[in-house]
Amino acid sequence: MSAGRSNALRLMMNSAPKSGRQLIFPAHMAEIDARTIAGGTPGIVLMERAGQAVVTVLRGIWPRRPVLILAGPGNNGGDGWVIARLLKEAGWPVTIASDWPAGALKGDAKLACEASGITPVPLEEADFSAAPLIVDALFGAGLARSIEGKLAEVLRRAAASGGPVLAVDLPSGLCGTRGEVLGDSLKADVTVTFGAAKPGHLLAEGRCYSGQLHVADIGLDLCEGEEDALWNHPLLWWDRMPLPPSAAHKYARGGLLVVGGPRHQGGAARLTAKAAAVTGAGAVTLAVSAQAADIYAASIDAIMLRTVRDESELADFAASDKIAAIAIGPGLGTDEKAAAWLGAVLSAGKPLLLDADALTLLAKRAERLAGCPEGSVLTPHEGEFKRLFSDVSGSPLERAEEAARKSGQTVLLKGAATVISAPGKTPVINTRSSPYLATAGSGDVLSGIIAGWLAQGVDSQAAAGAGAWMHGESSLQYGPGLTADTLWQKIPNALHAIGARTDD
Ligand SMILES: NC(=O)C1=CN([C@@H]2O[C@H](COP(=O)(O)OP(=O)(O)OC[C@H]3O[C@@H](n4cnc5c(N)ncnc54)[C@H](OP(=O)(O)O)[C@@H]3O)[C@@H](O)[C@H]2O)[C@H](O)CC1
Ligand SMILES: [K+]
Repeated sequence: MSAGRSNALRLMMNSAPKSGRQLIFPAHMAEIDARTIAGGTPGIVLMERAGQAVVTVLRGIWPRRPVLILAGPGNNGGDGWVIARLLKEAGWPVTIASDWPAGALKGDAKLACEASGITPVPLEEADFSAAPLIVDALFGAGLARSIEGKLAEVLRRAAASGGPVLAVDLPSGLCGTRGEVLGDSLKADVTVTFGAAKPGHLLAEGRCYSGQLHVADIGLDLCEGEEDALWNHPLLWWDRMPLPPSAAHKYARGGLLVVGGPRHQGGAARLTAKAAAVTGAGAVTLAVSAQAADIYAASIDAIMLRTVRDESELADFAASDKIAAIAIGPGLGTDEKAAAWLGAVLSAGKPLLLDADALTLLAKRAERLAGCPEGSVLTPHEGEFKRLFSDVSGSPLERAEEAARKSGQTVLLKGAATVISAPGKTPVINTRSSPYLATAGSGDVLSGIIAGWLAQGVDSQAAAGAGAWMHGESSLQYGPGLTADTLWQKIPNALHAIGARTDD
């Protein structure tokens, strides 16, 4: 690709709005809703647009069939009444089950209910026997407590019916802030939400309960930059990735030092080194002790090997001009020698990728965390996180933010949804991944991708965001049969997928 074309592609991607990746907490969305209404758009107009958006998605997926709408006492129920009216007008067979008829409703929901001309059946009498298409409009952003008793029972009957489920805004019972199920919920095949997705759609059980997520634009007054979190995508960091200049020598493309460990753990650091090289770090060197060198040398191909006698030799090499960033942790070990080697690279002042055993060692000596060079990335899984930040609690989003604040570094908390938080920056949630990534060594590859970007001078937040996305994209491209040994082979596909190409 020519420089001109790649720059044009880059400009095009940069100018694309990041707003599609905004994540807004439900309570914040209620403020945006109120602001939009105060700005001159009546609430009933928003509700009408919300109902219309759901019907458009619904009719795009399912042909005409019996629909059973479960409608709640608030505006989520109001959306349900609009949907019922629109489907009825289109000639669909619609039943609405609700314990809140017009007399029990207020405001826009009452107007929507009255306009439908439909009389509801009580929830207890909802007939699921024909496995109708279920529209879940019981509770959305206003969920205030656990779903219990009769309400939980109706959700259980709905789930048992086998009918497909479309959730309006959020599956009822799913917390839009934290993604946890409060009491009970109903797994949706499709969720249509309004204005922006909510963190709860992605976190914890949210991804599984929300199914295929559609974000409908209903004209809410949502500003760029007011998001509570961002949904990971190349649009968030693509403009911070370097394109290699045509005449660059290998060290100009990023010298990375990967620190190895004992003989029996050699695979992990090799996977990290290989993934970093494929990601584009021009010169990747594995530093190991003489006792382990033959094991590492056996299969590192394009990776350079350097034997170091002790921590002081390692510190000298780490501080040399050839090294732009350092990855340490995979296969490092947790003994005294590993601790000394960690100390040596901490003193080099280069951005660090800290994973696995390095995190375990840091947890034992918390004061060392404060000594991490600025621009480093920590990639704990839940267990490592608990050891390292034992006093930090809350949702994954809250915990990653607090850990980033305490450590002053970018923290990537691995989980069902991975959260990336950099101090003072909006946190990013990554859901690009495949279940096949749950395999030994997969985290070492992630470390390599992130370290590969750090070595190329990419800032820690972008490196972590790109790492999580590319790791997931590689796994999706790989599909079944994935092993960490060969996952690196799909990293070029992930690079192509984000549009990163050379100038040539
Ligand atoms: N800006 C937008 O995104 C728009 C959203 N719309 C829709 O409106 C809902 C939010 O509506 P809201 O009325 O604020 O809240 P809900 O309808 O979700 O629920 C509130 C009522 O539910 C009761 N509640 C809450 N939790 C429970 C529970 N566990 N068990 C029983 N009852 C519960 C609550 O009762 P309280 O006693 O707590 O007051 C309320 O009665 C949003 O999700 C969208 O679907 C607009 O239509 C368009 C703009
Ligand atoms: K709902």
